[in-house]
Amino acid sequence: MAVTASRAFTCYNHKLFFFPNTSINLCPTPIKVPSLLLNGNGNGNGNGNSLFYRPKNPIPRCVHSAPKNLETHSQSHVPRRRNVIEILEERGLLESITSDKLRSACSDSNLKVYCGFDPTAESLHLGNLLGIIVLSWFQQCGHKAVALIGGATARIGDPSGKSLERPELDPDSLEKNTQGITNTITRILGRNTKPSSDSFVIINNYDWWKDVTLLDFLKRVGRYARVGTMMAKESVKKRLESEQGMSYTEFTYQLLQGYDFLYLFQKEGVSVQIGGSDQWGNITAGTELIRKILQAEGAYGLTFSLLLKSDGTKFGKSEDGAIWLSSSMLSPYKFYQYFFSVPDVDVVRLLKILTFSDIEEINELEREMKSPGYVPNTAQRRLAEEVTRFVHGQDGLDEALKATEALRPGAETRLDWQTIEGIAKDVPSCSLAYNEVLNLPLIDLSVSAGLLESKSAARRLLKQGGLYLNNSRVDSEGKKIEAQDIVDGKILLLSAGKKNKVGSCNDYDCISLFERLECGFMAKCNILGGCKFQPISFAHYSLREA
Ligand SMILES: Nc1ncnc2c1ncn2[C@@H]1O[C@H](COP(=O)(O)OP(=O)(O)OP(=O)(O)O)[C@@H](O)[C@H]1O
Ligand SMILES: N[C@@H](Cc1ccc(O)cc1)C(=O)O
Repeated sequence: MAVTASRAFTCYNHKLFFFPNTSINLCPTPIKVPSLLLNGNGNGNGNGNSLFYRPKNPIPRCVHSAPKNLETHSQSHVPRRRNVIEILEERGLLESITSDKLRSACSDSNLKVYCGFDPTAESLHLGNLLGIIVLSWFQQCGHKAVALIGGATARIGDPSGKSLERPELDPDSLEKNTQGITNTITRILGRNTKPSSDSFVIINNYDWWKDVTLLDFLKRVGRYARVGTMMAKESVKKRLESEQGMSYTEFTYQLLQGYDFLYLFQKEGVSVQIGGSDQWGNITAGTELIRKILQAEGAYGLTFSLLLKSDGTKFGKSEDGAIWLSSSMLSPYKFYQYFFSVPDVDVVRLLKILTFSDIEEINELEREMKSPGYVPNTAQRRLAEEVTRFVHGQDGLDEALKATEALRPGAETRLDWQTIEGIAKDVPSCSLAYNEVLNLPLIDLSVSAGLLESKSAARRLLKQGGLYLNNSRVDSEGKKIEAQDIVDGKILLLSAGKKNKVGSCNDYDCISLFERLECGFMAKCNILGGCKFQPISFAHYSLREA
């Protein structure tokens, strides 16, 4: 058979891509892509052997409002599903696609789309949330979402965007991380999916890699991979320029991810892979292998821009102060506070990227922000509520709102032990012997607990009306701690608020909690600093022994 291998070029978002000319049929008989069967019994292929599973107890759908912009109405008033690519573009969630044909593929059929996450930490983080959100948009437009846990690839370590080789992970950590990430994805995507629906699955690439031998790999994959093409990938070029260079193991990473795509395309009918822009090289490694090995068309890649911090570095897990999605690593309260504190210049962009709110509503909010009657932080509140609800559910949002109110200097809410206990790990807290606290002048306590640097600073703040005990402003310099100040006989809350600056980061910057401990030893104190999209940093210091 004669094959003409001419190529067409297309330019998208300032990137030049190639894709094979559609008129060329490289394959004598069209490759039939088997469909991903997800039937009622939860077995992907009906014989109980599928790689795919559905959570046994799907999490109930949350009250998160259904996006209004999913359906458009034609003149005959028959609702038409919106193309997911248009939605992603409109919201700033699309950086590149491998071919423009993905647009028509998305409107013509129900696709299966996957995003991979290497289990290199116990929890996913804010950067990873973008992949979940894009998967979710695909789901909402009628496609199927596949979340891949890189149980095999995490053993190798993706060099993309990394200046150093990642440390090797031991099997126990991998197992723990896989469990943590699976729980988070199940929780978030499950909540967003109808209980009866099978529109998302979670798989682990270790399931197919564990049995592949080196000889198999070299024969089945290596033979088709051109070293020149591999070397030209950004992730490789950068590392080769670095002092440390790159190991052969890391160099093969792109082929592992490439083969994953081929495997899923061939065995499960997954035709789209999505990822952050750092994944472009790995994703195209997959589309290239599919074209070469299977001689098939119809596999697409899509990337979105990386979410960056104000210092230009990406939100990631390796960097300090990650915004974790797991509530055991970052409480819903702190998660909420983070979004509540984003600056005005970022809030609209983040509403578009991180929420499913109607785009018109967001544009309206943007207009309101510029008008005189705008109540400061309305947009931030909306952002914080929507993202917290998406990630932690309505319960998590309620917990965050309760804690926010309880910790607001000047708040009228009566403090109770349970609420404070719920947030104790989120604000600087320490334990002191009951007798040490009772009758101690408030000024002295503010210093010995590390709330303020010196007694004079404490006096100054008090005079300015910024020193609070259990959310009530203290005016008297001679104030001593009395028994009734210790809430439920267990705890008290000290805050250095800046003149009731409601909702500012200072609300949680300077709060100390004191817990009575019979033995009277001092615990560690965490001071939370940083906001406004700066990395959150934790300064630890120990208090003296009682
Ligand atoms: N800041 C970010 N913005 C957008 N997407 C991101 C961001 N960080 C990671 N991702 C995406 O999340 C997916 C999984 O990334 P993965 O967890 O393996 O690496 P990582 O979090 O970048 O790790 P590390 O922080 O160790 O570099 C990829 O598609 C990646 O592009
Ligand atoms: N390489 C991706 C994770 C991944 C792993 C395997 C895949 O098939 C896809 C994606 C990352 O580090 O972010």
